[in-house]
This record gives sequence, C-alpha cells and structure tokens, in this order.
Amino acid sequence: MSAVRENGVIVAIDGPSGAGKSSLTKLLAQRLGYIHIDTGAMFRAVALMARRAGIAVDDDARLAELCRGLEVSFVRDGENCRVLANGEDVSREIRTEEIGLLTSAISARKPVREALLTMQRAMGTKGGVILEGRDIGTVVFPDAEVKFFLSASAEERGRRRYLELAARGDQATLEETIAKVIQRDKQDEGREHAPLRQAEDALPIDSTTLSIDEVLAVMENAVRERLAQGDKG
Ligand SMILES: Nc1ncnc2c1ncn2[C@@H]1O[C@H](COP(=O)(O)OP(=O)(O)OP(=O)(O)O)[C@@H](O)[C@H]1O
Ligand SMILES: Nc1ccn([C@H]2C[C@H](O)[C@@H](COP(=O)(O)O)O2)c(=O)n1
Repeated sequence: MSAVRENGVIVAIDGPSGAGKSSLTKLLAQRLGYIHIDTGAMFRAVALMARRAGIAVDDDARLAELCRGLEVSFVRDGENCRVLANGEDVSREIRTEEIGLLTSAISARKPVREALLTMQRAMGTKGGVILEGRDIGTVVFPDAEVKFFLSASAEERGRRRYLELAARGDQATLEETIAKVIQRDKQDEGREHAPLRQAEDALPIDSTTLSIDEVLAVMENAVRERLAQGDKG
C-alpha cells in the first residue's frame, strides 16, 4: 500500500448501480474535507454528447474524436456539484434512465475508457479525493490507499431507484426499474474492458439492510484508521 499523498489519501468507491455510491461519496467527502469525483457523470457526459452528435455506440473512431474535443469538469454549487461538458451545464440532462443505459453501453468502448482514464488519473493523483465508479480500485487507482466495494441486492437497488423516479414524477413501475438495474449490472460486469468487479483489497459493504448513516460510519472509520497510520500504511 502506498504512503499518504500530498493532499491526503485516495479513496475508491466502486459498486453496481443504485448501491449508494454517490450519496456516500458526497457525505464522506464533506466529513473529510475531500474532493468528490463522480466518474459515472463523466461517462454520462460523453454519452449525452455522442447522442446529440448522432454517433453510434460502436463507432470507435468518432467516439475517440468526440473524447479528444471534450472537457468534463465539476463546479461546486452549494452542497451540490454541477457537471460541465465543454463549459455547458449538463447536470440534469445526464441523469435520465435513457442516458444511464446508453452510458452503460458507451462506457464499454475502449477509446472512451482510455480518454476518461487519463482525465480521472490527472484529477486524483495528489490524493485528498474520493472517486466513485466501477473500476476505480481495479484500474484507475489500483494503488488507492482505501477501497470500498459497495453493493446491495438488485431488488433493493431497484426499489431505491424507483422511489427516486417516483419523487421526480417519472412514470415507471417497480418491476421495470428492477429489470433495468439487472440489465445494467449485466452490461457493466460483462464487458471486456475494465468490467465492474471487486478489487481483491477492497472492503466489501452490503448496504441492503444498512442505513446511509450506518454505511457512512463504516467508511469514515476505515479512512480515519488509514490516515492515522500515515506513511507507515
Ligand atoms: N443505505 C441506503 N439505504 C436507503 N437508501 C439508500 C441507501 N443508499 C443509497 N440510498 C438511496 O438509493 C438511491 C441511489 O443511491 P445513489 O444514487 O447514491 O447510488 P449510486 O450507487 O451512486 O447509483 P448510480 O451508480 O446508478 O449512480 C438514492 O435515492 C439514495 O438516497
Ligand atoms: N468508473 C466508471 C463509472 C461509470 N461507468 C459506467 C457504467 C454505468 O452503467 C454508467 C453510469 O454510471 P453511474 O452514473 O450510474 O454511476 O457509467 C463506468 O463504466 N466506469
């Protein structure tokens, strides 16, 4: 395990859709005074721009070109973070179920993964960051000082997503929402490049029956323990 970096440790939170990664990353970042990087939002921004440009999911040459000309950044907006694609605020537009499924397909393409890998490493390398995604602990920062693999049953993740959609007034049934969660799991776990899987040295957390506060306490303790070890870790 590497020493603590210039700004602190790197925390990797990986896991399937709806496990609670975004919620926990945001809260943990507030507790630690760390930067929060939502790598799923970066892939979503690529998918949105590809759809707008009419690029087919398997057109690697055009996807590579799109990524070369795309800058994804985050700006703080009170408690939240806005996602900018070439300076345009796309925070809301990237959050639809349709873009979520398209993102799952587009994020399987090699040129997209290569482009975002470079951006993610540049953002995180000094530490003091929490990155959430699917391959942070396995590919992006295999030397991250703290790694979590956050999961929950597909039924519970579907139920959480369904409640979120219902609160937004979106029309969807619980069964459909669970089916989409399972479809996304299959795509993310089954792809050739950087599939979703638990890093060997990650701490697994099953949040099916845990509250957000309970998960947060487990994560915060683990990070603080690692920080207390300092450069000896
Ligand atoms: N432990 C928990 N108990 C109850 N609800 C939870 C828990 N963790 C997260 N949630 C809720 O589940 C929903 C999905 O959480 P969140 O968006 O953080 O998941 P995610 O892993 O980031 O999903 P995705 O990868 O699809 O973006 C949110 O409405 C969130 O409030
Ligand atoms: N590091 C990452 C982050 C995300 N993805 C892909 C896989 C997901 O289905 C999609 C959307 O992610 P979400 O915003 O729901 O977390 O993006 C990935 O391949 N690697």
